[in-house]
Amino acid sequence: MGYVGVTTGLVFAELGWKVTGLDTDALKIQSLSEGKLSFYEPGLDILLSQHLQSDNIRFTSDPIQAIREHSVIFLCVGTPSDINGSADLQYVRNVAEHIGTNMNDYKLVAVKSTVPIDTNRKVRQWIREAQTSPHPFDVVSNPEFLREGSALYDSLHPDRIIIGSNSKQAVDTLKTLYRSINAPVLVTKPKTAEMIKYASNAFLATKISYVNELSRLCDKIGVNISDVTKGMGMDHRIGPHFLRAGIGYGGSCFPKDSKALLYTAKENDIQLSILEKVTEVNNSQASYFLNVWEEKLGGFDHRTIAILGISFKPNTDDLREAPSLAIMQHLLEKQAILRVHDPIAKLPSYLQGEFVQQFDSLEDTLDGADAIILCSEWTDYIGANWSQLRSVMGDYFIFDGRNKLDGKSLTDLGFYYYGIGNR
Ligand SMILES: NC(=O)C1=CN([C@@H]2O[C@H](COP(=O)(O)OP(=O)(O)OC[C@H]3O[C@@H](n4cnc5c(N)ncnc54)[C@H](O)[C@@H]3O)[C@@H](O)[C@H]2O)C=CC1
Ligand SMILES: O=C(O)[C@H]1O[C@H](OP(=O)(O)OP(=O)(O)OC[C@H]2O[C@@H](n3ccc(=O)[nH]c3=O)[C@H](O)[C@@H]2O)[C@H](O)[C@@H](O)[C@@H]1O
Repeated sequence: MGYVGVTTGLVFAELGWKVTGLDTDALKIQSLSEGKLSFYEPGLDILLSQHLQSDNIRFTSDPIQAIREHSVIFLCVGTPSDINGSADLQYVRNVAEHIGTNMNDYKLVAVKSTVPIDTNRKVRQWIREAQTSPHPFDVVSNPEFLREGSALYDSLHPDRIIIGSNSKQAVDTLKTLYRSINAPVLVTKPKTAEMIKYASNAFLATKISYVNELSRLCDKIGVNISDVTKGMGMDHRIGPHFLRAGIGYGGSCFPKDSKALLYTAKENDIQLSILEKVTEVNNSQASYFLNVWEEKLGGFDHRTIAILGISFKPNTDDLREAPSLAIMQHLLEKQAILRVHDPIAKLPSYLQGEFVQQFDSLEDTLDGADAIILCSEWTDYIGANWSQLRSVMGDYFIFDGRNKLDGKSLTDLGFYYYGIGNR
């Protein structure tokens, strides 16, 4: 019952199926049963309350009940990075073993978690080894492509549904479950489906790092990267999406999945040199522009910096691998004083202290600030009354890490505006 599990459960409830949400975290289960989400995701709270009422969804921390009562099981547990970069499969294995132990009839196990190539076979093996009696089952790879912040929309309107399976019965069952969703279904071998997921995330990360690296050149030569990507994106072979330069991609997936794919490549003695560079560019993008901005400001030392938007992207409270975290750490090392704002996300406790404070209102955050660094482009910032906000600031620098504010209007208001690759 994380981001993927809750969204998947509620979407199937919305499509009319009877769903049980299972999680080992009893507090999460209690809160979901009371209609409260344990994370912020637009639209899910409404569906949760609707389907608790319609009785299409309920929640439990009892794997025996959940597994026995259902013939189809979606596996949505986390696959975080292990210390060596590989995907840690301990949660996947744990659920597989629970399924094996508690199986009472035929089960279709659909793996939605992002898992390394050939995990499907391992899940089958883990279930088989845990079985106490020989019930038949299928394991299917059914990777998830939703984005946080638009999880519900993405799940109801996916570009494609990938089903990796060698079993016609299993494929037909999944097609039936998804029948009300208008999207092409691509049936592949399990390993191919697993690879499609990694290859897709890695490709999106590649697009971002490509423009981010170009943005450094644009910054030097006085060309606006946003104008460049606009022109590039008009070519339908390139497309306009995922070409927005910024302080780098964050989140629970691009960094983790790139590492996992690089690990798989290494295990197979193949070098994915492009993906290595994608990661490298991403890891240095924020610090590259922090250096540029530091020069413009004349140093961060003892300056008051307002950090706007700490989540890894707007419309989520997820801080996993958020670029803002490394930026705040860097600024603190430079002896800056930080005033932080986010509409939803809360500053992690390890960053709280004498020189960092989070405020509820934008006005309080900007009170006395010398500069603003925009890390995540919440609409609250784009639509803010900047003329009024300017009056509470000490100095007037805006460093737009997402190229989303209107630089021209801000300059007209008397701000010194700098974006990414956009002087
Ligand atoms: N977050 C996202 O936007 C997307 C994530 N994915 C993939 O989906 C998977 C899940 O990601 P998130 O939802 O973000 O993870 P998450 O960390 O939010 O949730 C994972 C949940 O699994 C629960 N769990 C752990 N062991 C369990 C067990 N034995 N039985 C039942 N529940 C157990 C945890 O308590 C937690 O609530 C990952 O592999 C991720 O790469 C794929 C597409 C989008
Ligand atoms: O596997 C996953 O977990 C998911 O990872 C991403 O989704 P998500 O990480 O939720 O969010 P994105 O919208 O992809 O943004 C990721 C990061 O890239 C950044 N980004 C995105 C687009 C862009 O043009 N430029 C850019 O810097 C965002 O600010 C954010 O930090 C993918 O978009 C989903 O398809 C996938 O299912």
